[in-house]
Amino acid sequence: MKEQTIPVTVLSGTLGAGKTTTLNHVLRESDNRDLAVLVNDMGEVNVDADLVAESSDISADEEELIELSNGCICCELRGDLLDAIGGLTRNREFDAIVVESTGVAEPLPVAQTLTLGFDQSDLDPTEFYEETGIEPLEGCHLDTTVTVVDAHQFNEAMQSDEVLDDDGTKKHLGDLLVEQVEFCDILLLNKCDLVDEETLAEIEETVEVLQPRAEIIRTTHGRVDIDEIIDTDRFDFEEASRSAGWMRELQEPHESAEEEHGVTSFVFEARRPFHPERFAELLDAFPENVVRSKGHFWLAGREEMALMLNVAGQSIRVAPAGNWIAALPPEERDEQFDAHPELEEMWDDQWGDRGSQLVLIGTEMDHESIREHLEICLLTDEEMDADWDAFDDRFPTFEEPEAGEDGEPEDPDGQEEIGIAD
Ligand SMILES: Nc1nc2c(ncn2[C@@H]2O[C@H](COP(=O)(O)OP(=O)(O)OP(=O)(O)O)[C@@H](O)[C@H]2O)c(=O)[nH]1
Repeated sequence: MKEQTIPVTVLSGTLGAGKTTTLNHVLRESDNRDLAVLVNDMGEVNVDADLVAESSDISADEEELIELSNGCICCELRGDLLDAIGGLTRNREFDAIVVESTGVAEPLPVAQTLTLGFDQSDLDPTEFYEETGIEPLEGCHLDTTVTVVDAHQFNEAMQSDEVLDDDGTKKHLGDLLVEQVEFCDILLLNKCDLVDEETLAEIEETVEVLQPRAEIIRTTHGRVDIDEIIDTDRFDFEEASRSAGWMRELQEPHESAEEEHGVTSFVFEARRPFHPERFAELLDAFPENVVRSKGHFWLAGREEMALMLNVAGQSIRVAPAGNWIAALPPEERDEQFDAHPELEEMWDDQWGDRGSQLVLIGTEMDHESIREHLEICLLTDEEMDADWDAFDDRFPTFEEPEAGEDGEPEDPDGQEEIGIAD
């Protein structure tokens, strides 16, 4: 039963946020607990594991410290993660296990690996285990996901277009930070010593918009009460997957009125396309109090592919979001209809499923004014009859998926998002 197995805490956070510092603090404070740690490092030499070994009495010789080097546990080392944790728990009982991810790791796939074993493979889990020889995770359970945020770098990182390389996969620092914030049970707002109270309050406001479910704890040098992050029984995969503010809004759409700190949200929907020039202009000067926006949209002239808008703070990015079902060959379209009966209801005789659905979350937002701004970007009746390909379109172009693909490029580089507001 879940309660009787060993609780696993996963620490995520961008490079230098303070994960190792937090881990060392936990080890120092855990005299009465028998902990095992697993440290993942992208490089060949696991610097973080060395730091942990140096500053605590935990050691690899005692099989308490496992190093996973040369890759990332959110992608190519997923199997190794299961294997390593399985190995840890096979021979010894621990009170808890703490996993320190690399700074480029996305917490969602790590959590998936730990909860479902393995699920993003074409193989079903049974086949996967048979073929790889990896044992399903037994004897422990994912208990708490913690994201360590560097308060000093937060605003800069949110706006950053810096591209990080996760073993071939390109990730924008800003996107990664948002993903780490959006998927966690506990958020440690670290390096509070370097930031004034006003800035801290602002960051907290933003973080609460991105992730209303997590508990935010201010820390300096990772000094947190360890009961807050070890054996808390907080993790719930379903809840964590739905906990991002924008996702909650999409699943339970409501025009939220005033909430805490003036945070409100709404969904904008439209069944005619955006004018590429007007919409690009709006994104260039997007209302500052929209803290988060995410969703797909229809751009006039792009009748094959839906685009994805991803706004987080000052960062605005556009990425491909797959083919419109209406653009698929008839047999595939039929398959989609069989799989998604709800399509029938929203299907337009002329345009099929094409349309836009954007979640907007922000502080002190004037919903009516933002709605109007978005509506002005939609094609007018006259423009609906014009030649859409003649419109000035400076949105990035993305390679169209082969017929029969769903638009999710297999090569992650193909998903590289490009800011249009540069
Ligand atoms: N001023 C200040 N410095 C801190 C704090 N927490 C950590 N640091 C310093 O920030 C630097 C990075 O901390 P780490 O704990 O190594 O960060 P990390 O997240 O493990 O970094 P990577 O493993 O490289 O991803 C170190 O020099 C720490 O001493 C803090 O609260 N305040």
